[in-house]
Amino acid sequence: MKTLVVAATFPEVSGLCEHFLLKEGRLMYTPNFDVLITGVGMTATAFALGSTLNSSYSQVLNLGIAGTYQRSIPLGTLVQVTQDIFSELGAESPAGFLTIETLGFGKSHFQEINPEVPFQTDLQQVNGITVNRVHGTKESIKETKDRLNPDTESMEGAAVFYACEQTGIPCLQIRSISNYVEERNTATWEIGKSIRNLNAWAIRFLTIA
Ligand SMILES: O=C(O)c1cccc(C(=O)CC[C@H]2O[C@@H](n3cnc4c(=O)[nH]cnc43)[C@H](O)[C@@H]2O)c1
Repeated sequence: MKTLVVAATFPEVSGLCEHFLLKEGRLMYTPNFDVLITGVGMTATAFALGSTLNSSYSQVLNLGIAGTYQRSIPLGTLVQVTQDIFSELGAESPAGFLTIETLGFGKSHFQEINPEVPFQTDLQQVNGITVNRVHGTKESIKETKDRLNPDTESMEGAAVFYACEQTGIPCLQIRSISNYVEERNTATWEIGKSIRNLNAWAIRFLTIA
């Protein structure tokens, strides 16, 4: 069975697509894996996976760049996000943030599911959050650190884990750290390096898998 590679944008997986001679599209096919470009964010990801994910896939590999809250992680480092949270899902109250669990309407915490990794990975395992709004002010970053103490932040990860939990399909999320979560300054982001490192890892994974 095939692996479904899921990325928000084509540039994030352009290196692997070039390596495997895939012409840019929304869904690209090979004999061993397909590549799905969802668009940025949870809604686009949920729609794309809802339309594409089925039991013909043996696992989902979510690839992308991400921000980190941990200054000890150098930009360009690859991490394995093993837990991911819809961090904004809930309600504000004068007493603080109320999670969707507290409200009794569902869950916000999701995990990777039994991924098949075809080689020994020494990637650091981290806890991620998934956001609609990239954090970019001291106040919101402090509130998020105090509440959840996450390692990383993306705009899709928890939505991928959600779809895989719903379908019972194993999944793995590998992110390459492009930036620190800090007051917004995209001049300090290392997008090129993070994407190169991500694609080199993915080519090895998909060649051996
Ligand atoms: O500007 C570019 O060249 C460029 C090339 C490829 C991708 C991008 C993106 O901005 C992709 C958006 C993607 O990045 C994730 N991301 C990265 N850092 C963060 C963050 O600090 N907080 C939340 N999300 C982040 C996210 O998953 C987006 O899908 C630009």
